[in-house]
Amino acid sequence: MQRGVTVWFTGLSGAGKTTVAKWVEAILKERGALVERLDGDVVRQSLTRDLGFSKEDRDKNIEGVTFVTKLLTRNGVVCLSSFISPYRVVREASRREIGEFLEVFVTAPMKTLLERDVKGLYKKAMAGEIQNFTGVNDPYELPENPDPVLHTDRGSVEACAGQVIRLLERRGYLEAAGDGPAVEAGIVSLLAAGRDGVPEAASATLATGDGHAPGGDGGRHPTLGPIEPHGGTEARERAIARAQALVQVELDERELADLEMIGIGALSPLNGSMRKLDYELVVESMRLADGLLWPLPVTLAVTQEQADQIAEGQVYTVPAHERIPS
Ligand SMILES: Nc1ncnc2c1ncn2[C@@H]1O[C@H](COP(=O)(O)OS(=O)(=O)O)[C@@H](OP(=O)(O)O)[C@H]1O
Ligand SMILES: Nc1ncnc2c1ncn2[C@@H]1O[C@H](COP(=O)(O)OP(=O)(O)O)[C@@H](O)[C@H]1O
Repeated sequence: MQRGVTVWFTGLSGAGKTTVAKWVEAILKERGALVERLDGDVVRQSLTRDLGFSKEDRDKNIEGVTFVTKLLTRNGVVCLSSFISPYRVVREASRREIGEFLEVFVTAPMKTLLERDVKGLYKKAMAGEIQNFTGVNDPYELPENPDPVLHTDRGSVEACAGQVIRLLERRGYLEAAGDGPAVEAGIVSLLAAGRDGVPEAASATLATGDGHAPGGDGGRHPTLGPIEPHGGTEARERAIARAQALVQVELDERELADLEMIGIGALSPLNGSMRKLDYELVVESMRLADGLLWPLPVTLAVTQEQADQIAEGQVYTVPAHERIPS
């Protein structure tokens, strides 16, 4: 069964909670995940229709929603909940109650919100026609450690939704699309290298790198021979056959080393070279899109001609003559 989780979108009215959640919902459905979306506007017309916007009523609203999302979450649903939920302590209580919980802070500057004013509520609140309007005459307490922050004035809806999808993948709630291209490429290239004559010692080192091989020389002795490949011989044959149909990309020494590191998990949670969003965030703020501290970009530099042949996320292989450094 799929692991359930609540993705809690919090932020001011018009920040983009509903818009991003809808995109995430569409992507998740396309990937076959069980998903449910709950939205303040909708829930307030049914489950909590008797509630207003005093602190007490908002707290009751979130309490009711938490009860429902907890049930969905524990039954394997990815629950996308979009509520202003302005009080930190109440959001923390929801996190504790639900357990599998990601807090996504959706934000844009007040200037942008006033320009958007999707429902005309800011205009009314500024004119004093609505009382207790969050961000104008009612408080919003900023999240202290949100999982990601979505700046909807800077990134497109697609990019913001992408940040959430990547987070779900990294936290293990969603299988990565395309089976993790570079990991596969890494395995394929290791296999290709082994088959086409990497010196035996190097080959044995790679093959015994899981620590299973005995011996006072740390399992490096060439006469031990390689162990069964991970996944069995058939998987190896299938991978080799598949590699023949893939686009080949010539890597330099540095990139080949990166590939090996990705393949063995040393650069986890990266499962491929960085995509544009992660690259830009690392250069700008030394963080991946999900907020993880990450000092250096890991990229695959290709010529324009090669780039034209490869789509983002596509699996590639390296030519058989490229060697894994021993
Ligand atoms: N006074 C006041 N303050 C804030 N919001 C107001 C208010 N009055 C009506 N609305 C509309 O109600 C939507 C927010 O409902 P929520 O259930 O998300 O609010 S809360 O979490 O209980 O604070 C919110 O929807 P979104 O714009 O989607 O956030 C508003 O459209
Ligand atoms: N990157 C973005 N992400 C989300 N919404 C955006 C973005 N850029 C512009 N918008 C616009 O901002 C508005 C957000 O409204 P909505 O999703 O209803 O906000 P909320 O649910 O937080 O009240 C929409 O009109 C949407 O088209």
